[in-house]
Amino acid sequence: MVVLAKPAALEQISLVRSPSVEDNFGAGLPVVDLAADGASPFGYGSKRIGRNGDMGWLEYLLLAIDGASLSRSSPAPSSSLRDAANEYVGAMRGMARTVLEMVAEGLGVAPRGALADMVVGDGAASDQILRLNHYPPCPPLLQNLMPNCSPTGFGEHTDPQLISILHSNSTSGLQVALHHDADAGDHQWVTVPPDPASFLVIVGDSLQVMTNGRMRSVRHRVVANKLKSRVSMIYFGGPPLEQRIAPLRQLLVAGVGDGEEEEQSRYEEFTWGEYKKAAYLSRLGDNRLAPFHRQPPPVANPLA
Ligand SMILES: O=C(O)CCC(=O)C(=O)O
Ligand SMILES: [Fe+2]
Repeated sequence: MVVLAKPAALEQISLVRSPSVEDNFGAGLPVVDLAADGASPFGYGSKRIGRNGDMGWLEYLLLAIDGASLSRSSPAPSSSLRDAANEYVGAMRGMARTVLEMVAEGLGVAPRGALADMVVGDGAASDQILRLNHYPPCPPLLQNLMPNCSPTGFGEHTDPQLISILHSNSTSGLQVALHHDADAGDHQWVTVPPDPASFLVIVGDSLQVMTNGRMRSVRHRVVANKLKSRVSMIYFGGPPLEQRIAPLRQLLVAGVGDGEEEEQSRYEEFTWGEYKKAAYLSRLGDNRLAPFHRQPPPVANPLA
């Protein structure tokens, strides 16, 4: 996870300047019917996260992006929010390109656009989402009185895409797990200081695989604030559904001399579409990459 200072140009963007999107929640939007099989996940949702019983103390708008702007079929509460979201999406696409190009460059992968083009390439039918979350305060006194008012704003999880870019108001709540060992379950949670002057870049599961584990997707969660509302906006950058998710070839062969073995992939191959489908069927906190981890090769028996 990396924190980026807000580039001056972004200060003019209306959603960034006044993230008081609370007013827009709920009004006039179709409510996501998570119970219906095959129903669109886009629209307004409250408390239920995903289809498999996860609950959080929040309401949200999940908006589909098609190319460089909100998908025409994606509901938006008002035309002004649609315009503001489109402006925001344009800025996030630019930031996603910059960050993914820097990642490729830092790893010695050419061309620089190898990762960025999957998400924001011209004409790429990539899978992008904009999510606006609103966490009302949850005072301890109410915790047992109001249904679902609980310290869990958004349960722990990793983001499945390549990259997520998060912006929030000045209310704390986001925490990340340090030294995460999914199997041991021994997380040490650290609060991310809220800073409306920054963007937070979160590495997703797909980027972990594409870098063969050099970058790790970070487990994170939101704890509801006792006194203040938290508003966050997250741009999720995923590749086209048919994109093969596997370590970049150049990383596996980098530095391998004649006769030397190249680095092995740590993961079974899958497409983004397959991973997304598996993610929809899982619980929020599941280690979704676990089924795709390759077993380490058996150690040769010296006595054989
Ligand atoms: O609202 C936040 O601060 C984080 C939410 C989150 O992790 C997500 O929507 O994937
Ligand atoms: Fe997340």
